Amino acid sequence: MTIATSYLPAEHPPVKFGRVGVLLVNLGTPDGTDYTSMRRYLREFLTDKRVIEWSPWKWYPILFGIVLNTRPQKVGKAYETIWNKDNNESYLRTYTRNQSDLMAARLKDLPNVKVDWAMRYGTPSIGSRIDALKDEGCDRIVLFPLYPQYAAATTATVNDKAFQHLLKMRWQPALRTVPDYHDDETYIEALASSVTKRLGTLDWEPEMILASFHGIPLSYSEQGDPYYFQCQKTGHLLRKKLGLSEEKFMVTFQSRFGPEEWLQPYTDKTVEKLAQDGVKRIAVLNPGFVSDCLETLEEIAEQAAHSFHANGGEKFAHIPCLNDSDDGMRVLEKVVRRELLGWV
Ligand SMILES: C=CC1=C(C)c2cc3[nH]c(cc4nc(cc5[nH]c(cc1n2)c(C)c5CCC(=O)O)C(CCC(=O)O)=C4C)c(C)c3C=C
Ligand SMILES: [Fe+2]
Ligand SMILES: [Fe+2]
Repeated sequence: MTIATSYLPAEHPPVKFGRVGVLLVNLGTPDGTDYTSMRRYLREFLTDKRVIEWSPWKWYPILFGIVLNTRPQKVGKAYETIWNKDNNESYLRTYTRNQSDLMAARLKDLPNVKVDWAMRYGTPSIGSRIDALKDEGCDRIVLFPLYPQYAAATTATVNDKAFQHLLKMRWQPALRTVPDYHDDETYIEALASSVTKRLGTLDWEPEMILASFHGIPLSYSEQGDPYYFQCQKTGHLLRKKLGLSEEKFMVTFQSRFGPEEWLQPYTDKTVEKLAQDGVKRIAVLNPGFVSDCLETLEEIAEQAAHSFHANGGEKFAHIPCLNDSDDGMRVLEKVVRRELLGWV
């Protein structure tokens, strides 16, 4: 909306205002699987103090001396196995862009709302998309970190980054940050239906379903991060919705990084142990991930499946994330419409 108001001098450039932006933000992803792209991405990620809370004096020699010299090759290879070759990008990027397009279509009844997407690490950056929304006349922005459970390492760092950008702006947009939705009924229903749908495609029934969440160091939780309890509550509500007993459903934590103790039980150890204990059929879902990504497609659908089979397990099913499915979009739309209240 471009409005040249009568009280501006005639030579003043037109001022755009009166729109509301919705900015969907996910974690990020490298631009390619090569060493340079991987290193750039990991460097930005692993120098974030919300992610690695160690003092830079202790962490940087390890990061720059060891991690950034070895991990880019190793993780680059893992990304290659799950790269979306059609678009030459990671699936996290494909799904996030699709979610933004589908959200825009779902909000068609609100012509003043503009939907966009960004990544916390890599591109498109949060700052560049806030600027783009502002240029389109959005003087109010709903900032939606795409994490159903709150963690400082994910939600807070998205908010920090957006506010850091606002620090540099003379005419800031109003910013509303979207809270977690770990116990939202539509979210739990969508998860349950994703389980039912996937299991319906199998000719076997799992003896155990694992709800595997990304972990965080135990010390973050002990310092007051609500993440662990929110994951437990999501798991509990999902188990109830599926009508499963405690013997058939577990909450576990994956993607450990570094030497510290992380939230337990660990997904990899649990998968191994279940197989060793004679469990033959399991299914794993990742309720904390809005979109499939390296951590779900490679770490679970490839690595965990391999480890289950190697330890005597017979059937392993990965249940996809909600991604850009109708059920998944219904959840995101519900949250966005709630946060738009009073602004549209
Ligand atoms: C101490 C390190 C890390 C913390 C804490 C952490 C928390 C955390 N991460 C996600 C979601 C994702 N993480 C992803 C990849 C990833 N995570 C870490 C480290 C920590 N994450 C690293 C180093 C990486 C990169 C891959 C690797 O080197 O192993 C991804 C996938 C991105 C993709 O492009 O596919 C997601 C998503 C959550 C939800 C979370 C805390 C709750
Ligand atoms: Fe992570
Ligand atoms: Fe991982």
